[in-house]
Amino acid sequence: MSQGWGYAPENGPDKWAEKFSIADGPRQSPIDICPGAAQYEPDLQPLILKYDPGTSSSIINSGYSIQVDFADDTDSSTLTGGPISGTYRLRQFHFHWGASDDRGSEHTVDGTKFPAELHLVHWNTKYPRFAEAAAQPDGLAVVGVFLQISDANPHLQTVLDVLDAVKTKGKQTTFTDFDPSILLPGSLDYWTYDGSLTTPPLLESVTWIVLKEPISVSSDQMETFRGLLFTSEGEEPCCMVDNYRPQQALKGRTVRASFE
Ligand SMILES: Clc1ccc(Cc2nnn[n-]2)cc1
Ligand SMILES: [Zn+2]
Repeated sequence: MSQGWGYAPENGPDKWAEKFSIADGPRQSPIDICPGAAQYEPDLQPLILKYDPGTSSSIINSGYSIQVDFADDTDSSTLTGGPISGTYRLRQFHFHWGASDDRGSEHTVDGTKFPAELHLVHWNTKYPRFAEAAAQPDGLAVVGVFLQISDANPHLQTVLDVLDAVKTKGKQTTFTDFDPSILLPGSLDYWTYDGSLTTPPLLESVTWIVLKEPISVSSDQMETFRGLLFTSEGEEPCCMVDNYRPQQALKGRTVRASFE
């Protein structure tokens, strides 16, 4: 992997272990979630997600995904409850998706792939900043939401409507007054397990919270995601698709369920 990591054959997930040896670690993500093997735990608390639209700041093409960043200098947008203790602040959300509707999610359910997956990234405020938290085993909590093909999602459309302005790597634009709660499904039932970031540096610092209920997305809306580019302006264009890591070994981990 001479150049930086990515999702192409020469620098994609099968090559990441060359520079990031933790890629073969004991708590890597994503995984295949098998509901039949998940441990229902009645003591698991409901998720409490309190998001202030005033904290959304910008949307950027990171060269790996489309990412909406939030001001995280106060406890305005937080995750509490669920499997975590303490308060985690919302840092950003982003998506992973496929070149076609038959793939794209990072987690799978009994082997079923969804066309896309939303990740809401939060960090534990027992640490001073995101960077420090990301290096701790209890530092991050990512809420994962599956997208499934159905009617067009008007809430998602708000994000899709600005993608023309961030088509190429490094482009960003203001994205304020957005409440990510509108991207959540009606039920907050979840599976949870100890895992990692799914891109380099693949840090094993994530408490994963994957919602059971998907949200809707239309095939046309999926095409809008696929109009983004991995590449910068002026470079040979490469469509931003298949920006997902394949499932990783469970290595003895237990997946817990907040529902029966
Ligand atoms: Cl800050 C950051 C770094 C990597 C990723 C990629 C990722 N890890 N887990 N889900 N997505 C997300 C946020
Ligand atoms: Zn992600």
